[in-house]
Amino acid sequence: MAFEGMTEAQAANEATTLRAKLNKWADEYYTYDSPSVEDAVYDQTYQRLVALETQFPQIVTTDSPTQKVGDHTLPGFTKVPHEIPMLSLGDVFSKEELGDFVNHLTTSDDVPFNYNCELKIDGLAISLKYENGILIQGSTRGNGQIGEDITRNLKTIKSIPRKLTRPINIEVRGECYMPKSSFAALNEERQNNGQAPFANPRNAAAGSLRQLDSRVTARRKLSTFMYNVANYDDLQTDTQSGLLEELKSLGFTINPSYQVAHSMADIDAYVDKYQELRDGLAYGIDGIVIKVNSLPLQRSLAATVKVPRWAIAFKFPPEEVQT
Ligand SMILES: NC(=O)c1cc2c(N)ncc(C(N)=O)c2s1
Repeated sequence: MAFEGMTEAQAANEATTLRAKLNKWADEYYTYDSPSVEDAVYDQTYQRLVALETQFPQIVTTDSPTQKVGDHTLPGFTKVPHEIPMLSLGDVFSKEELGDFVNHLTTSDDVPFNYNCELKIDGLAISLKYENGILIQGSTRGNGQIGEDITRNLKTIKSIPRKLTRPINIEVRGECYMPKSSFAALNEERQNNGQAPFANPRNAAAGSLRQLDSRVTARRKLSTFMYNVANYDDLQTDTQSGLLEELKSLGFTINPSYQVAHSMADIDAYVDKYQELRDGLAYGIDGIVIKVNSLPLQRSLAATVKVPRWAIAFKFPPEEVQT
């Protein structure tokens, strides 16, 4: 980016503004783990300052973020491409819409009425890659195609096995969340330290996972429920419900509240049950996920560009905030 016609004074002026922004954002990121801007904004601003200082070397100051060679790392993590995209889910907000989705699928695609109902955990989607049963990489969903490598941080979470009970190659997807009790304790500690509290457990989990210092992550008492696999090759089961049991036998933590449904009445009863039990759960949920139970059928139904055809999320209204 050339700075045609810009005087040195103007360059120095803009550089001062950019430095102040970068220092503030880095402080938010490293000290309060609650950055107010996306990494991309930080990166672009940083690159503009580098370009300004390159074109006007005389405006460089010793305290400029560009001069912190070595201990200066841009906030951000190595990018990880998801060979199999981490899709989001289609949402419905009423039992009528839910019935339409399920009945349309069952009639038009000749899908037997056999669905697995699972709780929709209010956390951060993660992907875990294992080779010969050893955890080699953990990443965030990112934009679904490209995530961030947070392996170091995920290794501090007790519910994530470092080594599986079978030496298989597998990539597993699930949710990392902060239990409600850990969230309350963390916010109390932050308020005692004069730090801004996290708005909700989901933000707290995200902020804790995106720490460059894994020791901070380790203190945050995060947990996980795993629920999908990105490759089916090594599995001994051909149903979603069987998959959850298989993941459990491999050493993963799964959410035990899943239930196979053989009718709309079963699905509606499950939705009602967990709408009732929601406030009393130890973790946040924001709905229910209803999936075709047959894995081969899931594969043949596959996905549209953004969401799977074989699953839907029934969303609950936002939980009342306990003040
Ligand atoms: N975006 C997605 O595909 C999903 C998101 C979630 C979530 N937040 N919690 C549970 C499940 C599940 N049990 O499948 C899924 S699936």
